[in-house]
Amino acid sequence: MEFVEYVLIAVAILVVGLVSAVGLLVGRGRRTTRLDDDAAAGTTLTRPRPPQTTPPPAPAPAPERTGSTAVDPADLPVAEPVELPPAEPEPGLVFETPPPSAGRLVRLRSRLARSQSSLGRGLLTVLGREKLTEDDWEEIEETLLAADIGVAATTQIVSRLRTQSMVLATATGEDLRQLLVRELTAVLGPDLDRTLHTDRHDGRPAVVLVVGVNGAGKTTTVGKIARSLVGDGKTVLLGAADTFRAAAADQLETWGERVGVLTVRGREGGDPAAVAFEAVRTGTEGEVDTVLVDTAGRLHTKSGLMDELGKVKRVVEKHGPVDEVLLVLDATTGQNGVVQARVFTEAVHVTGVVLTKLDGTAKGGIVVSVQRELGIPVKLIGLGEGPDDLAPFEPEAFAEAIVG
Ligand SMILES: Nc1nc2c(ncn2[C@@H]2O[C@H](COP(=O)(O)OP(=O)(O)OP(=O)(O)O)[C@@H](O)[C@H]2O)c(=O)[nH]1
Repeated sequence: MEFVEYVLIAVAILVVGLVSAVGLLVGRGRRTTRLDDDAAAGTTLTRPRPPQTTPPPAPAPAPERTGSTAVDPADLPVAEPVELPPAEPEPGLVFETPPPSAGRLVRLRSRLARSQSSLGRGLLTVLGREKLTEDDWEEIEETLLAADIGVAATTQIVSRLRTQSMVLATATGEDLRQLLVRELTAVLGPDLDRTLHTDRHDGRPAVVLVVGVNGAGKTTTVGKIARSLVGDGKTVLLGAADTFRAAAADQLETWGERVGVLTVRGREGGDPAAVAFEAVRTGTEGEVDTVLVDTAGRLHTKSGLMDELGKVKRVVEKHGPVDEVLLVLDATTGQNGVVQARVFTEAVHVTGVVLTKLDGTAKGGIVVSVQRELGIPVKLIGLGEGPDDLAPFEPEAFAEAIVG
């Protein structure tokens, strides 16, 4: 046998050994505790297991549903009090330490490359021309509209740039860049309150409900928010109120397990409101800072499903007001996002938007449309599939990133 073959065999044995060791560890860490005997609620609390080395699986989008049954909140099962597992992981369990949320947009700015090249560079090229003709102004307008900035904001930017055309004529490349950053920042709502209400108050956890259409990135976003809160030193509990698909709850659980966060889940097909209620109750007893509730994807056009969502919120509110209702919108769906936002906010009063998949689109301007047309601030943006690819939205840093 050649020396190379010996090396290959040795590496193979090492890999098999490592895989078995990780498997044993994962198996040991997993615990699921029944919270109550009521089969109707069927809620379980999953204790974290050690982190996995691969990102959580993203199951295929859920099939479309058609309706739901209304249940009187007063009929909700009341579970027995539970004892939460100790906050400290079992010996041998090591959880990931995610980075804090601050400064993420700047770190992830290269993910906006598609918007940067079509919007930022496109505009700078035209503005840099010696004398701007009507055709040039039209090109600027088209570039802004193509980026989904919307008609009103486009008109505002173009007219403000036109009033500065004297300045443009003599401006250096850097002057133009700064001017564009300033004008884009102005339409990005720099004064909007983007605080994410995740702090404990009045002796109870902050409750965050996450909603949106199928496949927008809700579960992934809940997982990413949990990580970033843990990175900021907060304690978190997850509620898997997507009882429609067990895979969605599994996916959420995996996110939690990686950072030592517990998940309350229900049986498949169970009442999502009961799970959400139970999650908040468990989080309150466990004195966590934040309870994040993931909900099933639903088409905004299905009134039965929108009613179901309204019920989830009403039932959770039996514990006290919901602090944040985050609507997750897929930036690549363009103006349809505005329509979705309108319907969702009518059903559950959305307090903030999470715009996902901005890394995969040249239409970064959708941030502007959503905020302008609905008055709802974009609070977070998704910039990739990685576990920490979620950033607090900051208008100026965003404009800087797009202009490049
Ligand atoms: N590129 C990119 N992909 C993302 C981002 N956020 C989520 N995704 C991907 O979008 C896909 C759907 O994400 P999910 O979190 O499963 O979506 P969901 O809204 O929970 O889906 P349903 O439960 O079916 O309604 C997954 O492949 C995610 O990795 C993002 O910011 N950028």
